[in-house]
Amino acid sequence: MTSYRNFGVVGGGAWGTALAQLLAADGAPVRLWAREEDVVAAINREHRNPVFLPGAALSSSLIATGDLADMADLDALLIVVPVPFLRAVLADLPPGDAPLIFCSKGMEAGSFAFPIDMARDLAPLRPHAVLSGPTFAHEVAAGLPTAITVAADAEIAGTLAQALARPHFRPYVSTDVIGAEIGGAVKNILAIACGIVDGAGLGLNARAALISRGFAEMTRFGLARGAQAETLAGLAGLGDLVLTCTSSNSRNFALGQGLGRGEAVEVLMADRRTVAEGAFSAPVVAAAARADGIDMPITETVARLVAGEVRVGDAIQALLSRPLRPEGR
Ligand SMILES: NC(=O)C1=CN([C@@H]2O[C@H](COP(=O)(O)OP(=O)(O)OC[C@H]3O[C@@H](n4cnc5c(N)ncnc54)[C@H](O)[C@@H]3O)[C@@H](O)[C@H]2O)C=CC1
Ligand SMILES: O=C(CO)COP(=O)(O)O
Repeated sequence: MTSYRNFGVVGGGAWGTALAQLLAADGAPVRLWAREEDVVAAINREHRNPVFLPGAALSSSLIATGDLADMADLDALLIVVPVPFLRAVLADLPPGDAPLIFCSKGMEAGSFAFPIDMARDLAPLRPHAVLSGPTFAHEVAAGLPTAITVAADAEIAGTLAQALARPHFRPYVSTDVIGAEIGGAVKNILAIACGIVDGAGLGLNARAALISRGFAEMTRFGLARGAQAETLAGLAGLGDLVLTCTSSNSRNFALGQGLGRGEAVEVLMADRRTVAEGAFSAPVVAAAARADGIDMPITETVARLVAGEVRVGDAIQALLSRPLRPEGR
């Protein structure tokens, strides 16, 4: 059985930096590719990432590079690039047979591809895995207790879980790759919806209703695409849904809060260096669900709100006036 010792991390945003720090905290060498020169320089000179993860002190064994060629000859690569930019970065990865572990949460516009689908196209000979769960980057970087799902073929998932586990970081193994991907992508959209409810002052009953009915949407979509119910009810689905629907530390929830307060979507999305993946994924998942004949009214509403097609008050009214129905549908 292979063991993974030398990790590379592709993507120097908050989550890539936190994962790299998790693996480098004990002095193990970790290589991190970041797109921004200022991020590479700050990590190597000051052992900080002031752009995407301010406040976290990074290990000196974490070395940043701006050259993807430096990601060759490592045992495993964590891929932490937002989904809209992922295909282009994957296409530029140096060849190799190290496993790719996908940590991004979203679905690609046009192709309806999840990260693992892109990898099957662009890196078919490498093993693939998904790492997903309720994991705010700043908490992982600070060494706070965290549990996560690692999904892949059983042997790879088990070996990766051993290699990634730390006293405060506990991976749970699954073979349900599609379930882990769907949980992460859909929860981002629902976090925007919950932020809207919070920003509009609609109360905690409404938020709990959205979490439950949103989870019903995630489950319908997931089961239709072959996900397992227990994955969706686990860390990568319900766990992450609860985390990001209840905290303004979530960029998706915070975006929703702005919308709920009546701020214009163009203003909220302008000049961002950080991502709210749900804003990209909402129209994609809504279109995929429509194509599959699956009812996802909350996702559909978020898609229309981020497109600026409907006002918050009208959207909420439309959701509340839908015909009454049995809870199981
Ligand atoms: N921040 C968090 O706590 C967590 C984030 N995630 C997921 O990880 C993924 C990455 O998110 P973060 O690290 O938080 O990002 P971030 O919001 O901190 O930073 C933005 C990232 O996007 C990259 N980027 C921007 N334009 C790009 C382009 N044209 N080409 C390639 N890359 C570009 C930046 O280089 C940077 O790495 C997302 O899918 C997110 O949903 C998953 C778990 C936790
Ligand atoms: O996915 C996350 C935590 O699990 C982070 O959520 P946001 O992208 O909404 O900040």
